[in-house]
Amino acid sequence: MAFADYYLGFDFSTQQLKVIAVNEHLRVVYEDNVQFDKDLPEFGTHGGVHIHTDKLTVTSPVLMWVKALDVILEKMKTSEFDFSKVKALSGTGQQHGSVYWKQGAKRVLQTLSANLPLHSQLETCFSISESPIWMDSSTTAECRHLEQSVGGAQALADITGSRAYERFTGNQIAKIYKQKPEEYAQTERISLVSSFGASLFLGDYGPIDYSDGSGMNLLNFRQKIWSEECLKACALNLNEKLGSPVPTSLILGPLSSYYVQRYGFSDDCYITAFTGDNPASLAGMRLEEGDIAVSLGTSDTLFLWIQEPTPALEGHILCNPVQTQDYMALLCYKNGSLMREKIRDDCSLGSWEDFSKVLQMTPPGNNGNLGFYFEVMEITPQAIGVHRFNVNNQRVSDFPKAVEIRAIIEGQFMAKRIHAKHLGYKILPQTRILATGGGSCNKDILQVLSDVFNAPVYTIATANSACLGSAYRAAHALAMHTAGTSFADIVKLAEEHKLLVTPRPGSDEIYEPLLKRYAECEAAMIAESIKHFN
Ligand SMILES: Nc1ncnc2c1ncn2[C@@H]1O[C@H](COP(=O)(O)OP(=O)(O)O)[C@@H](O)[C@H]1O
Ligand SMILES: O=C(CO)[C@@H](O)[C@H](O)COP(=O)(O)O
Repeated sequence: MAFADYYLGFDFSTQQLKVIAVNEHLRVVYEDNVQFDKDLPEFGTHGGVHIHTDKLTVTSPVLMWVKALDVILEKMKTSEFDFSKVKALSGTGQQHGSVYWKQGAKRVLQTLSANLPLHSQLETCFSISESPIWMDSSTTAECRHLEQSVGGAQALADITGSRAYERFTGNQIAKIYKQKPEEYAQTERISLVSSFGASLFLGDYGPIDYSDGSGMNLLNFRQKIWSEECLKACALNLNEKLGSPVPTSLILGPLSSYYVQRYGFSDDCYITAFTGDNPASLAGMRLEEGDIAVSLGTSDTLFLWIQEPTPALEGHILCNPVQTQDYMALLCYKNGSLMREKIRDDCSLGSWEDFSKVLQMTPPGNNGNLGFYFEVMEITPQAIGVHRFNVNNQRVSDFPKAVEIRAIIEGQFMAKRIHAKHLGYKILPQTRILATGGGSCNKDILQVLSDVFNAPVYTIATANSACLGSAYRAAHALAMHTAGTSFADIVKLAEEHKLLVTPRPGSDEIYEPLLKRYAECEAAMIAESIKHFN
């Protein structure tokens, strides 16, 4: 059967650019990706990023993202994807990263020649060629300055939904303003990775949406306008360089004629505002209040749909991407998939299958052994290094390999459960955990997640929920615009969530006391880290 309409979602994530197309029944009809390290080796990235010699500064080449779009569209063309059926598209990007468009770039975007790839035309359009990204932790001084300027960390959280975080865009811009004043002066527009993606498709500057905008330490998250005092504390003339933020479900306009002429898109294809990958995942997983989403991507994140925001010194409040008056609470862990990969490789396990076998063979609770694994400075808690504790809470320098594998997975999930509780989240009998991201393909990892939370784990049709959510959001914006249809109504068409694992009997008895011990060891470890750094 031939389908009439397609909706596209793109995801400019940390390690790759992904695309998903759904038909009018919201079934996935096309899925592909371009891996930055493997497919674009000329940019010399590892895991899609450049870690600088200070080990704190982390950037990605902006032109790599542009070239990845050229490559993925060419791949779709080669697979005879029918671009003419696409009614609307949207997209998403890793959160917090920033792109600096040079004076004159808008004109180039507006006059793209369909005979040439994007990257050759946009080569000279960026005043900063290496975009700071979410893994960066080099802006501690800027964070303290911003908090002091508005009356402290909690005051900043009350305005923007988060205390100052190194990766948040306002602090990154402040660093560039201080350290690269000429480049800052030459910048006519600053985009997030998400609104940069929208700009490429629009052939003009795409606005920042409320949801991703609330990950900048700059947006008044309740009023949904830039906070004048935050802008002023970060850089001069920031208001005009950012443009006005817009609702996440806004239709920005038709697709640039570049794509119509070069790829055969219809000139009636519309673009919905792009947003951050975690908000887009919330849409893709069709999260409902009471659910808890756990994303196991490059970063690990945990997020909830909330109505009553209580900004605190731990975690973030973001504007909800599908319901403008609601919010989402988010926790982010830097030591996610790459840390698991490192332990897998350090334990000489060649594959995820071997890693899984170890999880299957080792007992839940790991005989009381606990571990904290932070290759890079963690966000929650702010700590670094590997810290192992035996059953008597004594520090040990190493674990046997099998114990190590279970310790990292149990530790990562115990941390999430403890921190979710700090956010006010309670596990109820009806709690569903919705898992996504690359690591959610691994059922044995999800079994540990289910056991630690004592709740069932569900997944959706693809691990690329941010991409899928973008395709849904594109379909929704069009339906809302023409018929006032709600997002909940649109996604009724989507496939049911799939129950993947349930907690093993007795999990609660094992993990209740262990969670208490984990929290105590975490507190001890933080106290030691503070002593060490002072
Ligand atoms: N079977 C698996 N078990 C555990 N982790 C996996 C598995 N397959 C992929 N991954 C992890 O998924 C990560 C990529 O996740 P993904 O969500 O695609 O990342 P991002 O969107 O941040 O680019 C990889 O770094 C890899 O470690
Ligand atoms: O910093 C955060 C959220 O605050 C990260 O979650 C980024 O949004 C990166 O996402 P992935 O590429 O890991 O999905």
